[in-house]
Amino acid sequence: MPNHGDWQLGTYLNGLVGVQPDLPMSYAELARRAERTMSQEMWSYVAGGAGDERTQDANPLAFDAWGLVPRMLRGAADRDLSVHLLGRTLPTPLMLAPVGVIGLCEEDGHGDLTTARAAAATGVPMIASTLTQDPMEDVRAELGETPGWFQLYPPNDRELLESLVHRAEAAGFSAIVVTLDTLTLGWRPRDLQIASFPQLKGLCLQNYFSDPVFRSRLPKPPEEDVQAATGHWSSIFGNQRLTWDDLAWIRGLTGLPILLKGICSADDTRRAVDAGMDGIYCSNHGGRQANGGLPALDCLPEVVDAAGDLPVVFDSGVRSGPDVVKALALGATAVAIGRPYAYGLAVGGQAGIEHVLKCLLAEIDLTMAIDGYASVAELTRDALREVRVPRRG
Ligand SMILES: Cc1cc2nc3c(=O)[nH]c(=O)nc-3n(C[C@H](O)[C@H](O)[C@H](O)COP(=O)(O)O)c2cc1C
Ligand SMILES: O=C(O)C(=O)c1ccccc1
Repeated sequence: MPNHGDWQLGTYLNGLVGVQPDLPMSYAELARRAERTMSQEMWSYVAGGAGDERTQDANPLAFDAWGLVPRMLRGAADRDLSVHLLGRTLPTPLMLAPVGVIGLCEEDGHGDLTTARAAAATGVPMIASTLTQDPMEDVRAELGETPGWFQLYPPNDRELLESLVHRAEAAGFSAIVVTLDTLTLGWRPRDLQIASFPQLKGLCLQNYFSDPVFRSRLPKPPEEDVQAATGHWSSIFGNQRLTWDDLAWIRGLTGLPILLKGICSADDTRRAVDAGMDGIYCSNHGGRQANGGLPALDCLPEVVDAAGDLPVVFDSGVRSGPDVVKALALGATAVAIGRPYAYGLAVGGQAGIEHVLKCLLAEIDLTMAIDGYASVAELTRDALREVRVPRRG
């Protein structure tokens, strides 16, 4: 079996005949090119975060507080990156986090379908957002054999919520991720400055506009009055009065596994376990929702400890292979990325997403090769030490 890092040699060999890669080889270059490619509105929305973005910026920096312990001569010539999650073996620990406007990160507006095709091509599962440009059924159809999860923003209309969950089940999604950190929209100065919020233009609302319950609430179908339909959406999206009792009700709606996204504390993890959830998704929404919070990585160990046997998916600030390796060593079962693949899509379409995944996997693989960890199972907390030398500014 080839290792994920093997292809880097080919890149150097191409250089011997004067060929350099078209696509960015680092996250910094990826972000630079995405900014050049995307409209001002899309760049602001995707790259921006809450407040002065200190929590967003702290997410990737938090990985610097941990260093991997390099181990020599441990027989790590063949690396196994597979992980077990909700009864399946996944080829790699990576997942594509739900990104609500991913549809618009591609010029033709069908970025959700393109993302699903990239997931199908790589076997990296996609977590499809509630906020897609194409209905969930069409997104799921592009995934083929690759698992897809449906991310639910629980609307404050129970019948609609039920309809969305049942559609996800019927479409073939294999888990539901209920996001709890966006029951209202965070304070986002970048978007506020240019007074831009894509959903209010009726964008990325296809799961609602195609829903029979949503449609039944409107005097005219969305095709005839998109403004009224969008207005209705904004009245049902926020759900700040959601409680743990509502989660018990959601639990009863479906036999699919349910994960709760946005969990960052041991107490909430225990509540999720008690509520019969099947997994925890530790995330601070990439720092887009509340500023002033802990970096998500700092929350991961306590969440893992409280989760017991439940799997823990992690995201927020993952930018490199070593970041993934560290999150796994801290106990994450799988690790998701948000902005990196959104930028990959903007820069290079399906090939751009696949390239981002390929680079991350190569770097994960080579880090494990050099540091002597042959499998994800070998990545435990013993593989990490706290870094004592602070970074130079
Ligand atoms: C543009 C954008 C839109 C997002 N939309 C959603 C969404 O619809 N549902 C959700 O649960 N999380 C959403 N997220 C949060 C991601 O799922 C994920 O938590 C976050 O992007 C991870 O951080 P990272 O971007 O630093 O990798 C969104 C993130 C971005 C960047
Ligand atoms: O932009 C986001 O991160 C997001 O998930 C969202 C979606 C709808 C309303 C507010 C935030």
